[in-house]
Amino acid sequence: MNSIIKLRNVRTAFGEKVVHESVNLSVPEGSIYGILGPSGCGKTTILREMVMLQEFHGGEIEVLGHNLKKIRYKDAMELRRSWGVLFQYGALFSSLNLRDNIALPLVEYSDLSEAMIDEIVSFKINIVGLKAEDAYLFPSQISGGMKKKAGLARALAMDPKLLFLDEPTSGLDPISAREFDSLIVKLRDLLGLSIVMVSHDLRSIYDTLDYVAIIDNKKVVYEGNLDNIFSVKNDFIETFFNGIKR
Ligand SMILES: Nc1ncnc2c1ncn2[C@@H]1O[C@H](COP(=O)(O)OP(=O)(O)OP(=O)(O)O)[C@@H](O)[C@H]1O
Repeated sequence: MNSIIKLRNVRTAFGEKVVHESVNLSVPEGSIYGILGPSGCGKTTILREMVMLQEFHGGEIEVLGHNLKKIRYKDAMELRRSWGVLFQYGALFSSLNLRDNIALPLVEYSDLSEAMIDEIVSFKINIVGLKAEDAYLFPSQISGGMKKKAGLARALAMDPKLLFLDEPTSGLDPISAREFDSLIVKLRDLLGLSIVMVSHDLRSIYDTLDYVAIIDNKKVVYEGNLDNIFSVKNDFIETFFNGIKR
């Protein structure tokens, strides 16, 4: 299986504090891949390292065939456009309506005509399950679930191959959370995406993920599918999954 992301012996430290000693993982193309682990183990940090928002201090990270330590500036700019990101606090701009929020990456990174941008935005609004008329609403006028969908539409604006989601269902009520999970799986199938996701939501983990990496004690203690997680003895796994198999 082709790996779209590979981490080898990644080390991360903030001053004296070592967060990752040696993280190894590899994300198969076309999969929905979860990064799990106790609070503070460095899940968001790993995600930020993958999208070049956070420096790492040892080892190698390869994304879509590019080694992030050696990448040239021009290739890095290009690479940044080939993924979409929906981070936990990646809020929409409150002064822009949904149409303009979703259009933002296209306005910034492409020289497409206004009419073409309108067409792309309408398509993205539609695939995330928002209504055409929602385009003219402002973030303060919509629900949490709609905000997540709009954030997702913006992350998909540039037709990425790869999508990064940090706690996508946090703050959503259970119905909206399950709706968002189905949307993620549907979009992966429809658009052939690879998705890397940090999550604490057990239902979401079971309903969406193909593979997981569990980070604990500064390294990956388990990588594989969810059916075999109890093959390793680990306190986080015992407590978090509460002995319950899928
Ligand atoms: N910029 C930074 N400067 C200093 N320390 C940081 C920085 N970013 C993260 N950390 C520390 O690194 C550790 C890992 O943080 P991170 O947010 O990646 O964890 P997490 O596993 O995503 O946590 P949670 O599940 O609670 O969201 C934490 O102890 C955090 O305080």
